[in-house]
Parts: sequence; C-alpha cells; structure tokens
Amino acid sequence: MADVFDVIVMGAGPVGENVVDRAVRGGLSVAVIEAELAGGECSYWACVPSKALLRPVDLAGEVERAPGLTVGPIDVPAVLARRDWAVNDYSDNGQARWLESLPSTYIRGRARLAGERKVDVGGRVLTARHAVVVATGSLAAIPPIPGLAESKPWTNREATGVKKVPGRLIVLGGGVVACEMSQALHALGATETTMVVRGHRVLERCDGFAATMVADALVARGIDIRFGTQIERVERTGGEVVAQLSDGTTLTADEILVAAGRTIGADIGLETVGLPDARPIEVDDSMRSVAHDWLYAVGDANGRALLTHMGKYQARLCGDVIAARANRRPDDLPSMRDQGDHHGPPQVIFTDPQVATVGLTEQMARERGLNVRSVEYDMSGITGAYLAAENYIGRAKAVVDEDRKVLVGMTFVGPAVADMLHSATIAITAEVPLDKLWHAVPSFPTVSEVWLRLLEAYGL
Ligand SMILES: Cc1cc2nc3c(=O)[nH]c(=O)nc-3n(C[C@H](O)[C@H](O)[C@H](O)COP(=O)(O)OP(=O)(O)OC[C@H]3O[C@@H](n4cnc5c(N)ncnc54)[C@H](O)[C@@H]3O)c2cc1C
Ligand SMILES: NC(=O)c1ccc[n+]([C@@H]2O[C@H](COP(=O)([O-])OP(=O)(O)OC[C@H]3O[C@@H](n4cnc5c(N)ncnc54)[C@H](O)[C@@H]3O)[C@@H](O)[C@H]2O)c1
Repeated sequence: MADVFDVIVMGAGPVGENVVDRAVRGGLSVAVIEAELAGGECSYWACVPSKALLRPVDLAGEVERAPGLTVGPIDVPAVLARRDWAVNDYSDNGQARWLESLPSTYIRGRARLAGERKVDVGGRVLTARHAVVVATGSLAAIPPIPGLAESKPWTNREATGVKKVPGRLIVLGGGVVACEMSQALHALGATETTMVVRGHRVLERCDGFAATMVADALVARGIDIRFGTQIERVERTGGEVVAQLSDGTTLTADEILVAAGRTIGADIGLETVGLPDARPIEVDDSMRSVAHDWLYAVGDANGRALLTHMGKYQARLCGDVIAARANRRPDDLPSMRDQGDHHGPPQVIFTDPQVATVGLTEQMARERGLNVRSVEYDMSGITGAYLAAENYIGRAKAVVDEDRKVLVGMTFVGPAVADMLHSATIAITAEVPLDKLWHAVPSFPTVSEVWLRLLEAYGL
C-alpha cells in the first residue's frame, strides 16, 4: 500500500505547493509529483526572474524623474547576477526540503492521469483515496506560423533566463509578457526592439486608457510597436531571424520572443478520464472538476486566472475543502468557495508606468448587466504625485455600481502604484459602500489622495 495516498498533487508550482500545505494541515497524507523544479514556472522562468530584471529598470525611471539625481548606465551583468540569485541558481533544493518537512512525499518525475484516482509516474502507479489535484500550470503557446517553431524562438524561459541580451529583438504579442519583457530587455541592451501586435492595442484585458499609456511609454523609450500586424513567416539563417509581416515589410533580428499566451493541460492524461486534452479543466467554486468528484484543478490548470496569487488562493481553499470532505467536516464555509475570481482578480503589470487593476473594467461590468458609472482622475495634480516625481504621469479610474453604490472596478496607472492596489481590492471584495469609503481618509501628501479625488469627482 506504499503508493496509496489520501491526496495526489500533480505539479509543485506555487499553486500545487499550497494545496499540499493545506491538505497536510488538514491531517491528510499527500504525494506531490514534479517534472522539473518545485516552485514552478513562476519561481524560475516567470514572475520572479522577470521582476528581478524589471526592478532596476523601474528604479532608473524613478531616478530620471527626480531632479538632482542622475541615472548611470545599468550594470547588466550585476542585474543578471541578481536574477540568478532570485531564482536560487535554478535549484529547488530548498523547496523540496520544505515539502518533505511538512511532511509530504515529494516525487520527481512526470505525472499522467491513468484513470480514476490513478496517477502514473514513469510506470509507477499511485492511487489517491480522496483526491487527485491537477496543478500542472501552463506552457508558452507557439502559434502555427510557418517557420516559427523551427526558428528556435525564445519563450518566457529564454527571455527571463537571458545570459546575453540580444541587440535586436522581435516580440510577437502585445500582452503582459510582451510588454514587461520588451521593457526589461530593451533597457538592458535590446536597443532595436520591435513588438508585433495583431490587434490595435496592447494589454487587451485592461481598460483602454491603461493600454494606451503603457504603449505610449514603451514607444517613448524607443520600442517600435507595429499594431494591426501579423507575422506570416519566420526563418532563421545563421545567427539571424527574419520575419515577414502582413504589411509586406520584413524584420531582421538576433532573437524572436513569442509571448502569445499559454497552452494548458497538454499531455497529462486527461483523455484517460474522458476529458479533452490541452484544455483547462472546468471546475466549480471549490475547485472540484465538474466531471469527476475526485478530481480537482487549481492555478493555470483551470484557466480561471493565470496569476500566481489567484492560483495560490484557489489552492488554499482547495486543500481545505479536500480535507473537510475527507474528514466529513462541513465543506462549505465561506472561506472554502472562490469569490475572488468572480469579483475580478487583482493584477499588477510591472511596466513603467505600472498598471494596477482589480475588479471589472467598465466594459466588463456592462457586459454583466451592471448599471455602472465611471469616474477618472489625472493623478499628476495630486500633491503626493508631483512631489514624488517631476512630470508625473498617472491616471486612475473607478467603476461604481450605481444600484448598490459600491466600487466594482479600479485601475491605477502610474509609477509605483503597485502597492496602492490592495486598498482597492479590499474595498471591492468587502463591498464597502461609497459613503463609508468617504471616511477612509488618505494621508497627505501621498499618491493615495487619488481616492479622495475620485470620490469627489463622483459627487461626494
Ligand atoms: C514571464 C511571466 C511573468 C509572470 N509574472 C507574473 C507576475 O508578476 N505575477 C503573477 O501573479 N503572475 C505572473 N505570471 C503568471 C504565473 O507565472 C502563473 O500564473 C503561475 O506560475 C501559475 O502557477 P501554477 O502553479 O499554476 O503553474 P506553474 O508555475 O506553471 O507550475 C506548474 C508546475 O507543474 C509542473 N508540471 C507540469 N506538468 C507536470 C506533470 N505532467 N507532472 C509533474 N509536474 C508537472 C511544472 O514543472 C511546474 O513546476 C507570469 C507568467 C509569465 C510567463
Ligand atoms: N505581472 C503579471 O501579473 C503577469 C506578467 C506576465 C504574465 N502574466 C500572465 O501570464 C499569462 C500569459 O501572458 P501572455 O502575455 O503570454 O498572454 P496574454 O494573453 O496576456 O497576451 C497574449 C498576446 O498574444 C497575442 N496573440 C495570441 N495568439 C497570437 C497569434 N496567433 N498571433 C499573434 N498574436 C497572438 C494576443 O493578441 C495578446 O496580445 C497572462 O494571463 C498574464 O496575465 C501576468
């Protein structure tokens, strides 16, 4: 019976790790299987290294806006060395020790579902008494453009793990990875960076004004953005990549970075339990599959929100629910159902300016049938903002549900707005009425005074 566990978790990314932690706390025996490194894409090839590369770029922008200070050239080897430190030199020994100390059983190998409650790891079949949790994350999607796959394109892995910054870089996509990594690599030496964006804006899921501000800032830094353009063919010849564009022009570069979204659920044995391959697993608000009562999916694997913090939130409630169900305790406490994804997840995009957004955009709210009114405020007029930076550029937009007089969406765009976001997340999640928010007085002179200005603009 050595290979029978209460719970089997496939994937030890940040999300899988949190399921393990909560299920063990709930008194269950847990095996967790990891194909690469415990800590997942986020720790080694996504959130952590990208933010390590962006931080000096961000700071350089802040210094530029502070009269009396001068930005020196960025010491690229030092930045890359700090990135290597941040990813623990691509070693997961610490994470593996932590998983074992919980205690859980950490198994290195590639897991595949093998029928009901069964998971195959290189021929060894494990059985789950209560639950199998899929936390296998996602991989960079490579669009079927002729010649692209053969041209050794960079994905988030090569971009975040960069050893030698290419002088000329083509970036396919206009989403979050494309904007963040174009900004970082351009500042670190990719002086000729061209983003090829098929639509007419970047950051499609954000409010339009935020997308425009980010695109304008990237262009002002010298990044070339080709909107409404597709890459039709790619060829690598010698050390160069040549891309033919739909507008008839050609781009030549040292590398091409593909940032075209993610592939979810490929080759994990979903077909053995009657589910379609390469698709997110549809779950209910307890993260249980709508198809099988023993199967759960969390994080990128369920496609609800491709964000580490949201996956970890789902993981906490999933581990608790599984433990409650296994121990025949109430499994429907308020903390055991996903509400955060329905409100609209918080997200910070670490470009300069940063975009910090939570809840619904005005358009999303209207599509949900809400009767909303929006107010916007130019943050450059706030004392805290113009003291923080010369020529401060920033804007905020609040979306108010007129029937309930509560906030349903908030977007801040500007330097260093990341840490302002949680105030909005609390207001939206707790559905704080606007006339109560009026009494939450922001300190002077901080950029947070935008809260007061927005409420005044609304009419309070
Ligand atoms: C460049 C980039 C930057 C990002 N920055 C941010 C950010 O700043 N903030 C944010 O919130 N989100 C960010 N994201 C998104 C974030 O990385 C993901 O949402 C997050 O990693 C999801 O966590 P996860 O545990 O679900 O999946 P992953 O982190 O992908 O982990 C899944 C794990 O499962 C393992 N695995 C896969 N298949 C198997 C198998 N068959 N058997 C065993 N193990 C398997 C993988 O090896 C991996 O370790 C970024 C993404 C990218 C690409
Ligand atoms: N700071 C953060 O929170 C952060 C940072 C990076 C990534 N992420 C998350 O990781 C996920 C992946 O990021 P991403 O930027 O790869 O995806 P994305 O969905 O944000 O953007 C994908 C981009 O690729 C384009 N695209 C897709 N298919 C294409 C095709 N065939 N041809 C041309 N263009 C195509 C889309 O139009 C879009 O511009 C996202 O959900 C994102 O939110 C978060």
